[in-house]
Amino acid sequence: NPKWKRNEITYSIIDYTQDMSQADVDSALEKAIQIWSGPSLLKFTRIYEGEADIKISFVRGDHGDNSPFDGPNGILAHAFQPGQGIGGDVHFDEDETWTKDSRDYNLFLVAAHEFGHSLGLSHSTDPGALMFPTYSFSEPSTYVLPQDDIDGIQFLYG
Ligand SMILES: CC(C)C[C@H](C(=O)NO)C(=O)N[C@@H](CC(N)=O)C(=O)NCc1cccc(N)c1
Ligand SMILES: [Ca+2]
Ligand SMILES: [Zn+2]
Ligand SMILES: [Zn+2]
Repeated sequence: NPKWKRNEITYSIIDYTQDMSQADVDSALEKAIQIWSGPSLLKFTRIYEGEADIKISFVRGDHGDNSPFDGPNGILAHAFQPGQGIGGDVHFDEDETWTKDSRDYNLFLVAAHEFGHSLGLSHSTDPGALMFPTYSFSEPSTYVLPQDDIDGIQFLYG
């Protein structure tokens, strides 16, 4: 799996979903990316100008990267593995309802999963892992990174 060559990684939020307040989107995304810095040497910084490593946007349908979204449900989001340009970027399907609670779909949880891909992780076969292919709700306020994901990120950036 490709990985970032440095431990300081920047991110920027290109646009927002209408489903949540900007403040709630900012905090869900910040919490989701910081969860990966705990067990690794990675340091994440949000930037407001210039070209960030991880560019985050909300888009629907065909949005120009050969991986069109599919309307409500199904594919919720995708992220590109580490690299230049689109590498690391995260796209959320704007046709989903994004929430900060247990209603489908909790932005923090989906973002945490996507950032795993942005850092170079692929899907896990461990049903309890954040990187398991399918979404399941966990209370964000008490969420801790599962061991399988800790092992994965430490293998890449430990
Ligand atoms: C083939 C991929 C483009 C599927 C896509 C995905 O894995 N993105 O990272 C995706 O959105 N998968 C859905 C599958 C589904 N609807 O259950 C998903 O929820 N992935 C995000 C996710 C969020 C939180 C936790 C987990 N385990 C997975
Ligand atoms: Ca969808
Ligand atoms: Zn895309
Ligand atoms: Zn995934």
